[in-house]
Amino acid sequence: MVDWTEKYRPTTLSEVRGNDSARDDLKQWAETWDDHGEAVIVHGSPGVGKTSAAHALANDMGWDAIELNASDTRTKDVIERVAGEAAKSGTLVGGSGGRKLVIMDEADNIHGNADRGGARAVTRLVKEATQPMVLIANEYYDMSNALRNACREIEFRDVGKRSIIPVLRDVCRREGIEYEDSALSALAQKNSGDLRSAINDLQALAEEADVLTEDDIVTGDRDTTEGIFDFLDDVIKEKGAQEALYAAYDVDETPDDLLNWVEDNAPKDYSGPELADAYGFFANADKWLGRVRATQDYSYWRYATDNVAAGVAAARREQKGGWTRYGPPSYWSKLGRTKGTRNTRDYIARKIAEQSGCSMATARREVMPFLAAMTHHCKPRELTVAMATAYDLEEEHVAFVTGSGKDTNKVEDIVADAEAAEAAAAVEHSGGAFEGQAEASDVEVDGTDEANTDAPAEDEDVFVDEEEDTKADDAEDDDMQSGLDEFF
Ligand SMILES: Nc1ncnc2c1ncn2[C@@H]1O[C@H](COP(=O)(O)OP(=O)(O)OP(=O)(O)O)[C@@H](O)[C@H]1O
Repeated sequence: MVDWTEKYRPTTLSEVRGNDSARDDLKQWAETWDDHGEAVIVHGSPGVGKTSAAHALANDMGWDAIELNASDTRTKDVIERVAGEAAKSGTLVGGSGGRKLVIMDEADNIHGNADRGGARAVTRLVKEATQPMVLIANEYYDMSNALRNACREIEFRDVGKRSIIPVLRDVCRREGIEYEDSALSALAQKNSGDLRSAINDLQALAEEADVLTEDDIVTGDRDTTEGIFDFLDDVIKEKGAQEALYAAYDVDETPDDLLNWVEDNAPKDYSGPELADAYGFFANADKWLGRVRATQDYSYWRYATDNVAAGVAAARREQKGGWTRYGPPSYWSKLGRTKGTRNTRDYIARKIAEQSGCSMATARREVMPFLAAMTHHCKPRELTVAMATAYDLEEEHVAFVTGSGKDTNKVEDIVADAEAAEAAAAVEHSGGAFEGQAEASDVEVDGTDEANTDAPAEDEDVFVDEEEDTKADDAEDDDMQSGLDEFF
């Protein structure tokens, strides 16, 4: 399922709605950049089109865009090295040789980091940059005085109901959805100001209803509290996207906990492509939760919930019946509490990162969950052996990923086979003929390849492993996702 907010992200400034004068200011800033050479801070609430406008601007100007995430730049060294290179010489993106628009997301969150030199480094960078820079922020006044003074300022206001409705109408037309005008109006009203959220709601609704009516749009809080197990049934088995989303509002859990619960239990009923889709939504939810942690802006919570509830329900491809033993996310709550567990997790992530050329964060967040799902309880065996071979894993690591007991013969045998396969590969590599080598060495671990290909496109992945590792442990503890519920 494609995320409509991505599918309908404006590609040119004229498609950015509701902030005409801000949009014009931005355009004017870019067109006169050669004369003034100043960076600009674009600020406003979440989901009003700041990031989209920056990318649309680059597109309109024929500039390459380089996106950096300020809250991931933990040290001033990283900011200087990565952003500095990009802004000063544009070496991060090859090719056209034209201007590069450096877009720095979450620029209001720099000084909140452990390394307070970060804000100063950005300020210096902003002053020295020889490429245009857009700094995106929610809270203008959370930014240091020096940084604010060094930049121009453009405010994006909340998108008014009158601007939201035409966007929703346009999406409906392009998706072939019938609607009552009053339904779109209610949807716009309910998501006051936040277009991302309005589009998310529309998508959740459209998953279920053939015709959108005003009655479909529930406004206000309901006072029932739904139990978590009923909620799991709703999301995983029974309800469509919209109802699952509303059910999420009635559960008395934080989005972090909801994610853990659903993520831990979905693999019991989902498999194949639907599980892969569900993991995509978990990864998105995790990204939003990461932003909440980094910025303390809790308005991002709703986007996490959209993914966990509506996304996962929409990922379901076939009817689910019967009763499933859902369990609490014990794995998650315990993971990261002990240093040993964290070390094991990070060891595996490092191996994956080394092999695939992705960052450790990507390995943890995007590759490991796939590996875990694909080798749950060491099945299929060949794939598990192939994984152990590819990443050179020991017993405790295989046990960790597959959710199997460490001491089982199964894991021991798998590692033995992996070692044999490695030895065989070494012999072959050195020119010797080795008959009968383990078949497993031929099996490819697809998830890794995919993550590898995608990795460079991720803004966070611009940064190299060491820096990723310096992130606060607390933030990391929630990072890893998999279905390893029986490890503990
Ligand atoms: N003004 C707008 N015009 C058209 N679409 C918009 C607008 N604002 C938001 N959207 C839709 O919402 C999505 C998210 O917008 P975007 O990421 O630009 O918001 P943002 O203001 O940068 O939010 P955040 O601060 O959370 O990053 C877009 O992909 C687009 O689908």
